[in-house]
Amino acid sequence: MSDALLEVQQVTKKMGKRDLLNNISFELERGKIYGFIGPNGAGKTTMMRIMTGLMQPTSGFVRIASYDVQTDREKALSKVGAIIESPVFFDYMTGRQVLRNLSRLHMEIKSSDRENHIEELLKRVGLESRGDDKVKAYSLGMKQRLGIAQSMLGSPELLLLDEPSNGLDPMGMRELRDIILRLRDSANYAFFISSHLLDELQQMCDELIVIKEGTLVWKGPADQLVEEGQRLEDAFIGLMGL
Ligand SMILES: Nc1ncnc2c1ncn2[C@@H]1O[C@H](COP(=O)(O)OP(=O)(O)OP(=O)(O)O)[C@@H](O)[C@H]1O
Repeated sequence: MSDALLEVQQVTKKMGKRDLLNNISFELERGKIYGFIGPNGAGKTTMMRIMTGLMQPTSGFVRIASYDVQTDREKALSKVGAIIESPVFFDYMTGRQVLRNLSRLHMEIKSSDRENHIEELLKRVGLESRGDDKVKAYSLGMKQRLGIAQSMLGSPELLLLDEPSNGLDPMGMRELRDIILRLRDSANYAFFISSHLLDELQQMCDELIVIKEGTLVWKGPADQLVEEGQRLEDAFIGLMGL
């Protein structure tokens, strides 16, 4: 049996006559940051929806910590936090209240541990001094970081982030990147990040998974795809055959 944290095996998704995903397989390990890239419409969001049980594959399977996402959904998903669409918050609440409310959906968090857990999450995303401010006073970068804290409720081991840096200014991007790198190094989290911001991904990814028109075209260590001194953007465009 594989000891991968997440295993995608021969996943195909058909919609009518179209193959949105075609026989995709890859594995994710703990403590690594994976960049998931591909042109618009390549199937990235579809793949992430299947990985989080929001959509069923036509064939193939996804296992998380060896639990099948379709048949052992609850156990499988307890290991994963995800932001697939931008996080939506009630912005009249404080960051702490948002996390407190959402934490009640996590049966595995004991009520006696709840406040400590929330405090720890606020610290991990650098919001400890702003936890009692209303979300409407947050910058976009702070909202994104609150989204990361939300996805870490219940202590998952893998975070799936769809376009987390979109719309952030350079400062916000750097803050988010530093938090992701710190979480990988200090807590052995794995990250699976879909983004078109290739310069940003290049600065944090250990591994890359590239798809095009629903087909896997490359997977492996980032430094095997991108030569020393090369930009990921150029390697990517080369892979696309452009
Ligand atoms: N529910 C659906 N029904 C039919 N086609 C769909 C559905 N969802 C997605 N598609 C199609 O599947 C393809 C892959 O879409 P997907 O959103 O997964 O791509 P993506 O790689 O995330 O794109 P982007 O980078 O633009 O976000 C697209 O051609 C899209 O039009």
